[in-house]
Amino acid sequence: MTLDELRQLVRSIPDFPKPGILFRDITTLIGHGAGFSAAIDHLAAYTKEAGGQAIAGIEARGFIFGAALAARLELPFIPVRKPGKLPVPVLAIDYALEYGTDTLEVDPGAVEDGSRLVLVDDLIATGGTALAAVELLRRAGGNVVLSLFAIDLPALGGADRLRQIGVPAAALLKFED
Ligand SMILES: O=P(O)(O)OC[C@H]1O[C@H](OP(=O)(O)OP(=O)(O)O)[C@H](O)[C@@H]1O
Ligand SMILES: Nc1ncnc2[nH]cnc12
Repeated sequence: MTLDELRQLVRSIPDFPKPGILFRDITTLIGHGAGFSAAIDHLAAYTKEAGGQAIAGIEARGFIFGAALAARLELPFIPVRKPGKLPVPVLAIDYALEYGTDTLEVDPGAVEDGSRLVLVDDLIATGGTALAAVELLRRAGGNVVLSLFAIDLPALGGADRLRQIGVPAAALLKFED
């Protein structure tokens, strides 16, 4: 499956969850077995090239791609969670979204010191979520060597912000508007 065919599997919904947001919905991509598998193949190639030793996925949509990628490569999966979900003392960080604010948490015991981590999410927009996750994983002792996304919205500048803090960013699909 080509990247152009993968692009056709993303559904675009205007004014969700708020007026003015063009929501890029992956439901239709992951609902296509061959498309989902091809997306994971591409992410796996990037991960191998970067020498990733563990995959960190951001709740909730980042779990879909991150967990599938980790299983495909037989690597550990580290859940970066929304607040109040983990049953142990956590590291936590607040961050701003394209539409609102939220908090991310991680179990520091899930991150091996100095481990080469690949951060995965479905989509990067402003980068608020991904930057917060990088900071959290760094505080937990991880070395984030790459960030991977199914979708990048480059106009919102998130991937550039990641590169500015020393984390390379790659995405399978870019939506320019
Ligand atoms: O680059 P940003 O501007 O931070 O936006 C991108 C984030 O927004 C979405 O998550 P959302 O918080 O909607 O949560 P969900 O995965 O639980 O749907 C998306 O899955 C990314 O995590
Ligand atoms: N435009 C968008 N579409 C889907 N998920 C998003 N998360 C942040 N912005 C988004």
